[in-house]
Amino acid sequence: MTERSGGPSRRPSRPERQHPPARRQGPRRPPEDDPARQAAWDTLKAIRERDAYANLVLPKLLRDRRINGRDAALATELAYGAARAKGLLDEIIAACSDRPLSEIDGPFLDAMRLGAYQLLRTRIPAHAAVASTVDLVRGAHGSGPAGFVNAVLRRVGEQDEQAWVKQLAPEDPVGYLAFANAHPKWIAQAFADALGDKGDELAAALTADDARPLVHLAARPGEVSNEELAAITGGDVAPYSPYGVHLEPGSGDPGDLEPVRERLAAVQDEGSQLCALALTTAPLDGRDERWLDLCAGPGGKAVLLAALARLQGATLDAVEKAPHRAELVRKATTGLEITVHVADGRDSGLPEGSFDRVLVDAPCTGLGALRRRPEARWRRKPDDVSDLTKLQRELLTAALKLVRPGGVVVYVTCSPHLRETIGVTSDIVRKGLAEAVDTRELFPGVPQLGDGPHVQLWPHRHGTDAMFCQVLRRI
Ligand SMILES: C[S@@+](CC[C@H](N)C(=O)[O-])C[C@H]1O[C@@H](n2cnc3c(N)ncnc32)[C@H](O)[C@@H]1O
Repeated sequence: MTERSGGPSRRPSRPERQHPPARRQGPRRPPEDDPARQAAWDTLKAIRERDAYANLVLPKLLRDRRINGRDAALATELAYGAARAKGLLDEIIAACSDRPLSEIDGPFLDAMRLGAYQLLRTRIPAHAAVASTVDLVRGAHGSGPAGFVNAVLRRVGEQDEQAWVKQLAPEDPVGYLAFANAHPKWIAQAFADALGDKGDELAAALTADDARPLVHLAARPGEVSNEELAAITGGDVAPYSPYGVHLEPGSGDPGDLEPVRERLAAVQDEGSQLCALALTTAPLDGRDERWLDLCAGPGGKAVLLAALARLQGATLDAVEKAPHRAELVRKATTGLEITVHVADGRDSGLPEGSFDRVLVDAPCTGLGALRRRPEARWRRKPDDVSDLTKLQRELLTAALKLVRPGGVVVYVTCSPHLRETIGVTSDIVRKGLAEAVDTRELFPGVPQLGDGPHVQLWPHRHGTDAMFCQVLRRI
């Protein structure tokens, strides 16, 4: 996002240089003055300083400070929105500041992001967006830094987002769409490669990926139907998964919903549900008794699989390398039959050829679930892909040894990056270790699945995360 089609002459004139003082000045205002913005500001700080996850930090902060209702909704909108749009906001702030971003103290930069987000991406009146943000800074750090933040935000507010995009975005199509939809260019390029498009469809994919998603729930099979779950939660029956329910995102934690607390349902993207179901519905000749989830933590798919295994008279084993994540699998599957092994899936010690169905829900970049993790797109780096594809190949190879001849292995990633998806599965097929099954047939009623044999889901086509799924049969 550093490429620009124009030079410094396209920048607006800069605000007066204002030096924040080394020490705090002026009266400190307690956060109760503006609890929503204070919570959003503190969340941005936690993301920047300790690599925190917004969707873990903010709900706790709201709970601890007893922020609810409209304040909680505003805090969520501002914290998640500013985290998601960080790269775009930073480019605009850089164009409005007399100092490089690297020389702006973190808290002031966070405040500018918060203010710029309100100015450019909300209906909050400009004067309120600026004044409320400046007040936060003045309360915590004194009037010098407040003046600096004020000057930059006034400059940001001189034009709307579209005008900034027009002024600052690179001219190449992928770079432009990445900038306009607040994505790093390498991620937009990965989407373009997977879609085979860098025009309207890429624009739709990035726009959908930049929007706040619906909450998806999965009803636990055998316990409650998705119609009943929708009636209890006030949600809608999901279009594709027979266990899915969609809910409007509220300000609260969906983990607090009664059916979730009572383990009748779990929060799970509908695409994830469909991929787990594909493991259970893939056609199989002969024995169908032993199922394995080879990368099981934190247990989302394991819950669905264990509940279906119980209904279909099969057993489920789960392997997870990280002990704390294996513990999460145990907790998530409370009340269901499952054997959890803490082991490396590449060398699990489980008997070769002993399973009939194996799921490899591989560790991946997560580029397909960015809309659910506000800060993730700016944290992931292109170099992550190479390390992960090596591990993905090794796990898939191990899975094909653990499954019996004729048995099925389902390879899943929550990333559409071609190196993590087709790059891994086609290599295995080429080596003659397995044959590809037409996976589209296992996603009944789901439109726009392309030429197969794999399935690639997309937020803009299916309303799901961009999950990849390929069913393989061991030769
Ligand atoms: C994409 S997540 C799986 C999500 C899970 N199936 C669910 O639906 O909740 C991948 C998991 O693989 C685990 N993992 C990473 N390397 C592994 C390995 N070598 N063997 C087994 N598990 C591994 C990670 O700790 C992580 O929990």
